Amino acid sequence: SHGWGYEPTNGPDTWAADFPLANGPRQSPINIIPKEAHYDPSLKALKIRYDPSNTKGILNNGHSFQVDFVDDTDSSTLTGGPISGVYRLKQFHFHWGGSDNRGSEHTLNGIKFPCELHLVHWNTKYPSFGEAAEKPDGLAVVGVFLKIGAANPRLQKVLDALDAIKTKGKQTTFANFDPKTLLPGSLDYWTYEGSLTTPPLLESVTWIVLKEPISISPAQMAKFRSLLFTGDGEAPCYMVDNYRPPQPLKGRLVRASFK
Ligand SMILES: CN[C@@H]1CN(c2cccc(OC)c2)S(=O)(=O)c2sc(S(N)(=O)=O)cc21
Ligand SMILES: [Zn+2]
Repeated sequence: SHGWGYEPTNGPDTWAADFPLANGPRQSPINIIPKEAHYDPSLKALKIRYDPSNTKGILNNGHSFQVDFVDDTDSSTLTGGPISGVYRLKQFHFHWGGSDNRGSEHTLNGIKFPCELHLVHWNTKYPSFGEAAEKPDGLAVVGVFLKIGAANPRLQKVLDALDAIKTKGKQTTFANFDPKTLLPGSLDYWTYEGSLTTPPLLESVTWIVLKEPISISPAQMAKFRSLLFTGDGEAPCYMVDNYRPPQPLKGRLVRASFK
């Protein structure tokens, strides 16, 4: 089991050995305690503009699955909110549990959701994603909680593509998807300075976690859980519990865009 993952032998508690940032001052995710968040009236509204024609493909990367976007122009961007400048959408992916009582990375008053969506953006003041990922203001990730409820029709196109990317390394064409359809009605958010929640755990992420969850049905959750961490020809291991638990706040402020 070489390489980092989410099993006992290579999971979050082992990452510090190869990625010392794991014990850094601004690690993610965190437990969000709404009563301890500070309402900041100077926070702007999020401005999210995505162009579905930028959708490039869908990939099982062995840790999650991600939908990648063409990011060579400012056609799918995040602006406003706690960030300054223009951040381009690179990809979105999810984290989920082996059962409905766990799976999210951020928690609310210690409560885990069954799933969490991450939309990854990079600051165009830097020449590339890779460069931005190394800078303290390089990335902005919008996090959306998913809670068990009615089937979410907005997820169906993504779910229908999963049969083609069951194993690690598989990718398939995926076009004309508007990730804006995955967002809840309210764009109220909490924000704090954090990191990637996977190795290399770079402390370059402005986190923007939406207050309102979106729904996912048990059958749709089962579809996520049918993916494999493992590649073709390897002993199959279901892709579940691909989440890092909350990390120490270490004095950081969590701000709220709403009262
Ligand atoms: C495997 N890690 C994901 C893929 N990426 C990645 C790949 C290579 C290098 C790299 O950093 C230089 C990042 S990524 O930046 O798109 C992100 S963001 C993110 S999360 N959970 O914090 O939102 C997980 C991943
Ligand atoms: Zn993530």
